[in-house]
Amino acid sequence: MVGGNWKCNGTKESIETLCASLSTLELPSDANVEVMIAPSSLHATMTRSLLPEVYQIGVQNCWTGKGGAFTGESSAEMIKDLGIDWVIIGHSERRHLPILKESDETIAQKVAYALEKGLKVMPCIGELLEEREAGKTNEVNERQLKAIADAVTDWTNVVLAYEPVWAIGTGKVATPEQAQEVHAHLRAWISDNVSVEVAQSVRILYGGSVSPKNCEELSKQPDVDGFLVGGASLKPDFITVIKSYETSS
Ligand SMILES: O=C(CO)COP(=O)(O)O
Repeated sequence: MVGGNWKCNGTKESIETLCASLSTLELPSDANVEVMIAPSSLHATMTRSLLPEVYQIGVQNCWTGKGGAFTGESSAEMIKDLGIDWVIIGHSERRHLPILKESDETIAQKVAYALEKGLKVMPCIGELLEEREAGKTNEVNERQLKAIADAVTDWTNVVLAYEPVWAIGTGKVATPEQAQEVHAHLRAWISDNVSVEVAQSVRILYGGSVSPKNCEELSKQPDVDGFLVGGASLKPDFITVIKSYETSS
């Protein structure tokens, strides 16, 4: 699976232009890849109408529960009602931006509620540079993953994204070996703490400075089941990243 996270970017005009380019995507009938685009919530409906069905649409956040007097928020019910299938939850920018500071607990609440309302959920985890340098990569990712795993009863609609924070928007992509090492560790954790079946079936995407230049090597790693792409998903050659998974298993 390949996701494009447009973050807080886009105008009507830039989205029309980008969607026209993305609409040229042709995948073989046996293509083994799902594609999801997550524009801002404001642009989600417009993006849905501009892209062919091969693209699924997501948003980048949702509220922790039922809607109501929560100024500025969007509930899982609203997202579902608009025909949007996916929601990204717990992106590092929401975990770490000082005015947001979403906790593991908040993220777990969002995951549980969005799944209950029938959305497909892409929770994100990943360590900071200082955590990696302190040898805490596995500890941090396990903690974040545990909070999510405790909130999930059925993994069918969950795709996990591993996004090391030091690789996001920095151009410092994880090496294929670094990505593979963490993905394999996460899968082993899921096998030990959830089930062997879930570990085998759950897709774990890598995110952080993925581009048309580095996607090929990363896609060959056995435990890297796809990408969640930021900056490079705002450009027409995002299609190259999608196609790196066209025939990968
Ligand atoms: O945060 C990301 C996707 O969610 C990754 O962003 P970049 O691809 O711009 O590094």
